Amino acid sequence: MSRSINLAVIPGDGIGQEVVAQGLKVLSAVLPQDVKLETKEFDFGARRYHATGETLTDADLDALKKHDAILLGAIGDPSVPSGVLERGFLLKLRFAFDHHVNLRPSKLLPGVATPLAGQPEIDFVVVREGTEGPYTGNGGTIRKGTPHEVATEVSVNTAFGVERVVRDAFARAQARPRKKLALIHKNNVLTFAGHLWTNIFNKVAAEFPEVTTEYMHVDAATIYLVTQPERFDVIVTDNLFGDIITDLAAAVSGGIGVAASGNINPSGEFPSMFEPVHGSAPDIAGQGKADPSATVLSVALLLRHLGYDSEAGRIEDAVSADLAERGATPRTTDEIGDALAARVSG
Ligand SMILES: NC(=O)c1ccc[n+]([C@@H]2O[C@H](COP(=O)([O-])OP(=O)(O)OC[C@H]3O[C@@H](n4cnc5c(N)ncnc54)[C@H](O)[C@@H]3O)[C@@H](O)[C@H]2O)c1
Ligand SMILES: CC(C)[C@H](C(=O)O)[C@@H](O)C(=O)O
Ligand SMILES: [Mg+2]
Repeated sequence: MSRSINLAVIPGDGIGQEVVAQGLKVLSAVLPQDVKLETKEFDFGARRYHATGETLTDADLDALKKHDAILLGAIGDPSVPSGVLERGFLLKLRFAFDHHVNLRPSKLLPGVATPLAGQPEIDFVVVREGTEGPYTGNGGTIRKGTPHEVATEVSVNTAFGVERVVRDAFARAQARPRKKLALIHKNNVLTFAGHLWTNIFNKVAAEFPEVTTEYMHVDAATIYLVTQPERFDVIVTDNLFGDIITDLAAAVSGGIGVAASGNINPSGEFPSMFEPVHGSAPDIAGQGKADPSATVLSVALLLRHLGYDSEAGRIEDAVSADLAERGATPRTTDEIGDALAARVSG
């Protein structure tokens, strides 16, 4: 039976262009010959915005919808006001395609440098809610530009939205050997949203008696992510806390250059989108300094999502071996991509 992957590719801005090229290189190298890979590139990001003033139109969404999955590099550029592409493209797309499970695994691979003492066993996954919280754009400004300006940014938490992501996290915890799940929030201060999350978490916990649960305030969680990262197995949290703790999680488990993510639409109604956790890194763009490993690992998540488990495993093994053998001599983005492609095809 011949198989095919119809992939939408969005290199985006800055290092997004550089790392996506490596992701595609490794994807082509790992796929067996009977899998037909079709890619369509989209020019979203700063280029499109400057040329047309558009970030993401309804016609774009229709075009993206026709694909099995989306691979994104990163968007965001100093030439575009902050928020225009982040809201107008990235969040619009995550919301339109109902990417409510934002999956961000963290694993400290053997031989990989960490700023933490020793080589702690870090292997956890953050299930970040992806469509609600303070990200919905529910707010506004009055008396703008005056000394009495007031700005609000309301966090939206629906029982429906919280329960579906909490259930997803419990199911993931149940399927992992340690079967542990931590809810991270701030229910001592954000009592309305926090109690909604806690009550739903406790209700669903009753259906998963094998899963050991704990609750942690987000400020304390930043301590434990540094001092005891091995205590975590699965974490579920809201959109903003998840954004912040996954950059921290990346920093302690090999760096932002190796942190992968998937924006999942579990029902499959819309294509899921896979992207590195990092951004467009304007400070190093165009210099061949970006580590493409995060994008390559995001390709592995993409393949696993589409049912290509053994190919995903080969990519993960290749990245792991490459990182373990990484010497002191820096390599370019392209060189790392070539080395990974050689490993998965060898
Ligand atoms: N998913 C996305 O598209 C996404 C994610 C985060 C930030 N952004 C956007 O990217 C722009 C820059 O944001 P930022 O500077 O806050 O975050 P960033 O993640 O782009 O960069 C933070 C730091 O990490 C380094 N870094 C990032 N990726 C790296 C890689 N692959 N290899 C080596 N070093 C790497 C950068 O050089 C920088 O020092 C902003 O416009 C922001 O909104 C986009
Ligand atoms: C660019 C921004 C909208 C985005 C987020 O906050 O989700 C980014 O930081 C991420 O982590 O993917
Ligand atoms: Mg982020």
